[in-house]
Amino acid sequence: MSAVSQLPFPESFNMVFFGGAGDLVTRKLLPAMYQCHKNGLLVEAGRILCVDRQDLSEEAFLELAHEKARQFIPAAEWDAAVWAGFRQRLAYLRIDATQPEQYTPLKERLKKAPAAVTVFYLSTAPSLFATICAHLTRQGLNGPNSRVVLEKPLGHDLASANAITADVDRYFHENQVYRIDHYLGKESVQNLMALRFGNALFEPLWRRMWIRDVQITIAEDVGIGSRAGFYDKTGALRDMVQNHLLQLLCFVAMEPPASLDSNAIRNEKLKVLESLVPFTEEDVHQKTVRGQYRAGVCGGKAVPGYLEEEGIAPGSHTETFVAIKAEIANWRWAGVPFYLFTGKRLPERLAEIVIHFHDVPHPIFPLPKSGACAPAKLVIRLQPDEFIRLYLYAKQPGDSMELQPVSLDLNFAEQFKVRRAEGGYERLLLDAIRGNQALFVRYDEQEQAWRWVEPILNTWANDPKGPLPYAAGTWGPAASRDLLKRDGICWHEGK
Ligand SMILES: NC(=O)C1=CN([C@@H]2O[C@H](COP(=O)(O)OP(=O)(O)OC[C@H]3O[C@@H](n4cnc5c(N)ncnc54)[C@H](OP(=O)(O)O)[C@@H]3O)[C@@H](O)[C@H]2O)C=CC1
Ligand SMILES: O=C1O[C@H](COP(=O)(O)O)[C@@H](O)[C@H](O)[C@H]1O
Repeated sequence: MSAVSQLPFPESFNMVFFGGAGDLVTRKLLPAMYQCHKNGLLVEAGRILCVDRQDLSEEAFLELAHEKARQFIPAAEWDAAVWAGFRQRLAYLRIDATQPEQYTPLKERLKKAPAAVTVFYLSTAPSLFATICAHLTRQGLNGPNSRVVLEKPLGHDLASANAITADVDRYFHENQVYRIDHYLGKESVQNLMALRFGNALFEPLWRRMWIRDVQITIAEDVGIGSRAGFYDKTGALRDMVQNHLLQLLCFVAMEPPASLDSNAIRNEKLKVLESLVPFTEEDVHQKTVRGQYRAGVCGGKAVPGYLEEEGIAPGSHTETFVAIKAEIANWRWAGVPFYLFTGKRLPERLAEIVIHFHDVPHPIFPLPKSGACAPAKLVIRLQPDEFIRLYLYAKQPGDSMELQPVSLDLNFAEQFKVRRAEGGYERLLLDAIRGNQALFVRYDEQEQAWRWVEPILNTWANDPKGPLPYAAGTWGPAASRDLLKRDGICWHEGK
């Protein structure tokens, strides 16, 4: 079952990647388009034009794209003959996006190959969004069959996010604007919708009476890679919480939408964001923990601390780890803590949502000593593997009545023997071409998410103490576990 309605695929499309010779396009987006091509999901009349200011001939660009594709497409998925076919769709155009006259060749190129739909994917710094949209408009390229995809970061705070919205809105209608959050393209996120709204079983349990707490974790073992300049100005709260973690929270907490229509889904997510309890300065001190990694061992390798990474400002207070206790003030969720965790240089790459159910009101069986952690839980694993696992108690075989936790497993790779798209971009690129906005973020969701994180940003900015240190390869500062311990709760798996 698909989580969103399938709109028909247009008979032809042009996908124009601005920043087309950059890291994101060559490492993720072109490989994702290759997978769509390989799996027969693109119409024949579908062209991909990469636009960038880098001085590359078409041949040199195609060589770069090929080299990156070999590097980033898993070997089992690589097929030289398929690439040769895919290559026919690709073209390169050198444009400095700030120069209005340089859009004329773009217009001509698009005129030569008219398509039912043209998607302009802005994989550039957001400071270029308004300029690009303005120049596209001047060339008459913002018509009703054009769409614009905006890459993150969509702002640095509420004011800058609103400024981007207002700028883009001058040239493109909201129904042409696709704000990407690649987590929404991940199969497991859509499966969460299927689980909740395709089965009657969970709905009566999905509320404060039965759910004790929710823990949402996005852990990364990698550091900041080559993105020091970006990351040091951004930090984990802006990079991961304002978007990915809050979006996952919305999918867990939202009310059933009336249909799979884009706005029906986004209306419900917005209500969740609006119901998040705002943080006072005192709350920030009590309910958030920020950390920064120090040198340590990650994946068996000694790695430097954040402050030793190339390009990081001396003494930087940028956080690489965040833990937050959030609460939703509505009838379904009042009093249920939602713990959000994310960090870089943690022991493993892991993204999952864990729903803990309450203990039975009156235990009659001798339970194993599980401390404060109720083992009745539903685990929705997003990556690296994908599954939904329900942990319950069962009687241990033998002549006692001792109970042990057991699990009911839904392993998607085993259940569905078809290829599962990795990463999230494939689905979102196809949806942008189809015109399905359900898995893209609407301006008001984004605004509300910024409104909620802003007091945290401001309080941290004014706090001279800075983030707590944690050794790379560990699960972040111990204080993050104390956030839960105070509520008599353990982090899932006792990490
Ligand atoms: N890389 C990633 O994993 C992710 C990136 N993003 C976001 O996506 C966007 C792109 O990121 P990324 O690909 O890493 O960045 P890159 O710097 O690798 O790519 C951007 C490309 O745009 C080009 N460019 C810059 N200015 C202009 C201009 N005026 N006209 C035409 N081309 C221009 C750059 O050229 P030059 O090199 O000459 O500057 C570069 O080739 C950023 O906003 C980033 O935050 C979001 C999620 C993940
Ligand atoms: O948006 C971002 O996401 C990645 C993590 O994405 P994943 O799909 O690999 O889990 C993160 O590394 C990056 O810092 C952030 O900008």
